[in-house]
Amino acid sequence: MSRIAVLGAGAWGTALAISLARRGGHDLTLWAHSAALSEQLIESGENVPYLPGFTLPADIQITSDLPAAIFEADILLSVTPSQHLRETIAHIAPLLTPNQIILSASKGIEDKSFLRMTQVIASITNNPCGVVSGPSFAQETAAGLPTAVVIASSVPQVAQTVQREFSSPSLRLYTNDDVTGVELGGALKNVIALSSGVIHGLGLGANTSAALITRGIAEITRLAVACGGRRQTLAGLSGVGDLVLTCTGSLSRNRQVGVELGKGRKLPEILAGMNGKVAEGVRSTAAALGLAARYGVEMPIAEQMDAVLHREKSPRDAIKDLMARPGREE
Ligand SMILES: NC(=O)C1=CN([C@@H]2O[C@H](COP(=O)(O)OP(=O)(O)OC[C@H]3O[C@@H](n4cnc5c(N)ncnc54)[C@H](O)[C@@H]3O)[C@@H](O)[C@H]2O)C=CC1
Ligand SMILES: O=C(CO)COP(=O)(O)O
Repeated sequence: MSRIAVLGAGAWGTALAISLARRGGHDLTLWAHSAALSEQLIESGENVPYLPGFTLPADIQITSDLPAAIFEADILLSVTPSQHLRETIAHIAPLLTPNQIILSASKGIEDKSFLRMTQVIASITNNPCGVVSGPSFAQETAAGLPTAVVIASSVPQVAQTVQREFSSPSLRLYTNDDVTGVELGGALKNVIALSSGVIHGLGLGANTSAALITRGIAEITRLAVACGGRRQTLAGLSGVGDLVLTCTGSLSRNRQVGVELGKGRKLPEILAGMNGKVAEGVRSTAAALGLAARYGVEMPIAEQMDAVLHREKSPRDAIKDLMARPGREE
């Protein structure tokens, strides 16, 4: 039996813990960042603030004690919002033993450094690491609906171990050694999901939506390839797959934020209404543009999205400017 510590009791950490508990065969701990949340989860047997409607299996141990959560764990599955990953890993770094595998299931890019999550982990520890990413709404995974994701690691044994330990009748994992491509696919699709929501909020049509998704995949693939990822990876689950899901699925928080922006609401007001739930694209858009500048990659959709998010550009003007760009070859 392997011991798995899920670090982060938001919607996705909770859904992954439920999925792993349903699979069976593991000793599972779910770490919540605050004692109040941990107590609430234990008392109610449900994650009411972040994943209501799903009973937490009794065999998931819940704690807010981070050192206790990772003690003798074979796999640490980090699912914190991206901007909190560094502090979480730094906290446990002195306690890690060399063979403990650290996985990231977060989808974001660190502010300022523009590092991917596995790069943040590698800047703190030498432990083997990997990334889990792909089209996976927490609610659907928690409900046991068939879901397929990618486990990418530069260490083949890590990817194979995770594939074996996480796979179940409702969760299928594909291995990949393109960590950069998989990780950027997951982080960058959020920028396009925001834009897709804007289009919906503006009441534009299916033509616009299809154009946005297609040009979106072109744009995020350009950046991922410039950063060292493989084009083929972006055509997979953590690219086209996640883009299709979050650009069209109403469960996407990033898309929901975009819809509200498209309707004319202001970002601070929208974020205030999310009660601590994260829409990673709001911060990753600037980081994506930072990376794009570093590698000399053009990202017109991300640029317009950034202007709408942070410079009060009207969504209608953003669309107008995208349509008025000089003609290009596809
Ligand atoms: N919700 C989903 O369907 C999916 C989410 N993800 C990714 O998983 C990551 C986490 O997202 P969700 O689970 O949806 O979060 P969420 O939006 O449901 O909840 C936010 C979480 O952040 C925690 N938090 C707040 N401050 C913190 C701190 N200082 N340190 C650690 N944790 C803190 C809160 O306790 C809460 O658990 C994100 O990167 C997201 O992109 C990936 C796939 C699916
Ligand atoms: O990444 C996700 C599904 O794969 C969840 O998307 P949101 O963070 O936009 O809800």
